[in-house]
Amino acid sequence: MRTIPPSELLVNDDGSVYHLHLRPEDLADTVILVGDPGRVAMVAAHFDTRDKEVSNREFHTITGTCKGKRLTVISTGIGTDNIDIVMTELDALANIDFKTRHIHNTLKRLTLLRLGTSGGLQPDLPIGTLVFSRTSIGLDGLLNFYKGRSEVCNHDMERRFVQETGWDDRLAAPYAVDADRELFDLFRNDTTEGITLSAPGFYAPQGRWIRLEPADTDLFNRIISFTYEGRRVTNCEMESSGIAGMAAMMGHRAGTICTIIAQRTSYQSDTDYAPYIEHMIRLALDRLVSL
Ligand SMILES: O=P(O)(O)O[C@H]1O[C@H](CO)[C@@H](O)[C@H]1O
Ligand SMILES: O=c1cc[nH]c(=O)[nH]1
Repeated sequence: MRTIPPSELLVNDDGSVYHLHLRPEDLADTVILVGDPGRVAMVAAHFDTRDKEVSNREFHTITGTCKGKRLTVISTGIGTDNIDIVMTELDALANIDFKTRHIHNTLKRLTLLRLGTSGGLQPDLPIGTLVFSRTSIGLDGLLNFYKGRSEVCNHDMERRFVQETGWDDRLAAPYAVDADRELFDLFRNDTTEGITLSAPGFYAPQGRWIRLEPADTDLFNRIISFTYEGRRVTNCEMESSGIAGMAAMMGHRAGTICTIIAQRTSYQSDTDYAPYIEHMIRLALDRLVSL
């Protein structure tokens, strides 16, 4: 049996995992992931009890109960580099014995739902729309570092995306991965289903031009025109592909719902979006407590 060395899985002196500062008993089986540390309190405001609250760097966590269901809400910060850390450490908390450093014989399956913000890429998706990322296309390359990547990705969709967008081979190879089907079904009547791009940046990687011009100013027009089996690219954010992909490889169920807060085709945005987020949180909690 493989013993995972201390240099690979770092455990703090208090028995907590390196970045998240959580011990195995601090984690619920159902986890809400948010990018913004400030959003953790918005979710936890709906909890009836709280048994753990901890912060380290951008990772702020509260575990408690909501209508009798034990839940954890955690902030990931921005980007799939953080998702690599959060997903690996959440899985370690669930599935590794920190004393023996062995993987448990019976693996736990976590339920992971990201509640985020995103930019809308189609004119009929106004600010405030809730999009469920039925498929995410990662432009960040994270999954390509993992051996299990091929088993969880849609290669046909990846090939078509690369071909039809004229993808520059100096960029990371895009990976296409589905959210968990059961979670998609749980939210399909209350959200717009989408293909979501996860970009490795907010500006040029999402086609924005402030002072530095993107290398290919037409790329996002070609992305917006891309369709796969009648489905189109709906929105752009920075984490859903890593969450869906790592969860699929690890045997967890995961999905992402994002509120659109910037409309890229009409050039509008709303930075005062808390009421939309509150609506998304209430919807998510209502469905998750019934699981
Ligand atoms: O609002 P969050 O959940 O952070 O999500 C989106 O907002 C951030 C960029 O502003 C990125 O993390 C992006 O994915
Ligand atoms: O356009 C947007 C809005 C929020 N988050 C993103 O990543 N992109």
